[in-house]
Amino acid sequence: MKIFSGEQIYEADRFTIEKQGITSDALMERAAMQIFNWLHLRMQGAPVKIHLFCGIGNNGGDGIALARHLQEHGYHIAVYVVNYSQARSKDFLINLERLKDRKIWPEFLDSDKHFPEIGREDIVVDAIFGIGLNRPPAPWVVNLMQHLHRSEAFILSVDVPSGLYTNKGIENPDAVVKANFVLSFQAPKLVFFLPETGVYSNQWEILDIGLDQEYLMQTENEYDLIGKNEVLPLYKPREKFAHKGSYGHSLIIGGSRGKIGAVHLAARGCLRVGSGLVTTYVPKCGLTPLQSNLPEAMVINDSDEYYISKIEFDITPKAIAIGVGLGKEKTTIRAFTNFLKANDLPLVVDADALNILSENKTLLKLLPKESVLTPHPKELERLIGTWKDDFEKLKKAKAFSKKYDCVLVIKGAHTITIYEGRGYINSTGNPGMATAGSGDVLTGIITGLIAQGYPSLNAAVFGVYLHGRAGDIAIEETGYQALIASAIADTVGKAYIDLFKMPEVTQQEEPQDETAK
Ligand SMILES: NC(=O)C1=CN([C@@H]2O[C@H](COP(=O)(O)OP(=O)(O)OC[C@H]3O[C@@H](n4cnc5c(N)ncnc54)[C@H](O)[C@@H]3O)[C@@H](O)[C@H]2O)[C@@H](O)CC1
Ligand SMILES: Nc1ncnc2c1ncn2[C@@H]1O[C@H](COP(=O)(O)OP(=O)(O)O)[C@@H](O)[C@H]1O
Ligand SMILES: [K+]
Repeated sequence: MKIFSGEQIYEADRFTIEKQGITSDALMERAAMQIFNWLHLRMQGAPVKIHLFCGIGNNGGDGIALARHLQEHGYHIAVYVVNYSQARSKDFLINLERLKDRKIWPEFLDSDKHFPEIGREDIVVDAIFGIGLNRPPAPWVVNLMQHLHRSEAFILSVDVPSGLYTNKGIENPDAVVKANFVLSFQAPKLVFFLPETGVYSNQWEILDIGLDQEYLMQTENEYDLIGKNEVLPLYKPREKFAHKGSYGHSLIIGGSRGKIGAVHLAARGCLRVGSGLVTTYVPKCGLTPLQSNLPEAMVINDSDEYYISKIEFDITPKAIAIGVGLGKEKTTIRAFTNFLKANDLPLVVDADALNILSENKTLLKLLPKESVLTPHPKELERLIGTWKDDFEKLKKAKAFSKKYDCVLVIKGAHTITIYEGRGYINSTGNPGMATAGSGDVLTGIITGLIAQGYPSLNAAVFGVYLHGRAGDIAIEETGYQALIASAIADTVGKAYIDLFKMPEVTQQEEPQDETAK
């Protein structure tokens, strides 16, 4: 699914109005109607008080129009205009008049003197600021936001949580509404997926307000949200007359004393994702545990007992992973450097191999084209330096990926894969995956996909999706806390099967004939 910038949404707005020959307030009416339908379906006329806090722009206009529909359907509402500016939008004013025509008089708030009382069981509609926020809200508006939070009422934000910018980070964490739910128009917003801003949109849903499809399809976007529909076209089916040689040989180089498990987990993910053959390259101490616990994987031993000291092998793998459990012994750094100088096979670089690269940046130039790097946030910081907010992080990550022609997989709750100036935001995964070794499994999965012939960008995007989906399916049995990395690897099969499952059709309940009893 495409993610658009704020400017692109405004442009889509203009384009739609012109092409469909409608007025801008008709578009606002659609938006308000969609929110109303969403709420009405869930509330079914429940006698819960709904407080609507409306700004003076179009986001506020949506709120004011929603208030009218709620009132028409008998809901118990209170409407407030958060009067932070005299520059009111045209459609806000149109809807304010429509409200007054129905004898609804909003309360105008312009300082922190008379904030209304809000009960815990009430609902708050936050239509204060939308995507038009362009400067910090006034202090009394920040106080109002805090007042909303203190009420502990359920907060439903219209389009975006008020106080979030669409193109930069947060200046004051108190100046953003923490929404329980966000109903966003037409397309998800980038801020929902970034760690600093995503926490303000606990859950979200997209409402289709009928913006012009031609515009949406033709407009080049920088970020995509990756779900099942996006990965299905990447999937390569298994051929009937294939043999294990058809699906590639993966080599996983890593491990050190006490960290052989990382190699095991990567190899396990690699096998489960379908790599025809998997060989591990580990120090001598890794031989017995690997051969006993993962008989499907082969082992090549380094000459050193505890650390990788020389990387030499006489196989020709299709893809190589390096770094899991590797450590940073001097001898290992030397071996890694020499390996990079000699190697031109596709690479997936993780963990300590990334740290060695960060400490010896000249080595980055030795990476083969389209290598996949899979840093978690700390490893990323060591690679690209610090950032002032997530937007700057993405900018720096794109520049880095361009400079070294590498696919950068920024791991997190919503892992973002960066390549050629574009970002692919993953939609699967859960907090249970914040567990030791789950990144090692991902490294193995991506490597196994490259070995099977997936181009490295596709392997990264698809691998991240499958890894997260495996985690989502696995927690159905383990719950968040008990999920361990090997279970993620072992559930990759179910994640594949799930790709081809149709969405369940919800059954309509048969109307009961009360007289038949
Ligand atoms: N295509 C769409 O997505 C549609 C968008 N609509 C709504 O329109 C919203 C955008 O509306 P607007 O562009 O009017 O902007 P907002 O309603 O987000 O903001 C109101 C205005 O206040 C001013 N402002 C910004 N920051 C301020 C601050 N800190 N203090 C005081 N004033 C400030 C700006 O001039 C801004 O235009 C969307 O978020 C959405 O809710 C809908 O009405 C219909 C269609
Ligand atoms: N809250 C979360 N939601 C979804 N996925 C998560 C979450 N936390 C971590 N993950 C995923 O788990 C993996 C953790 O990787 P990493 O930090 O390298 O762990 P390790 O080094 O223990 O293997 C990443 O793929 C990341 O995206
Ligand atoms: K809002």
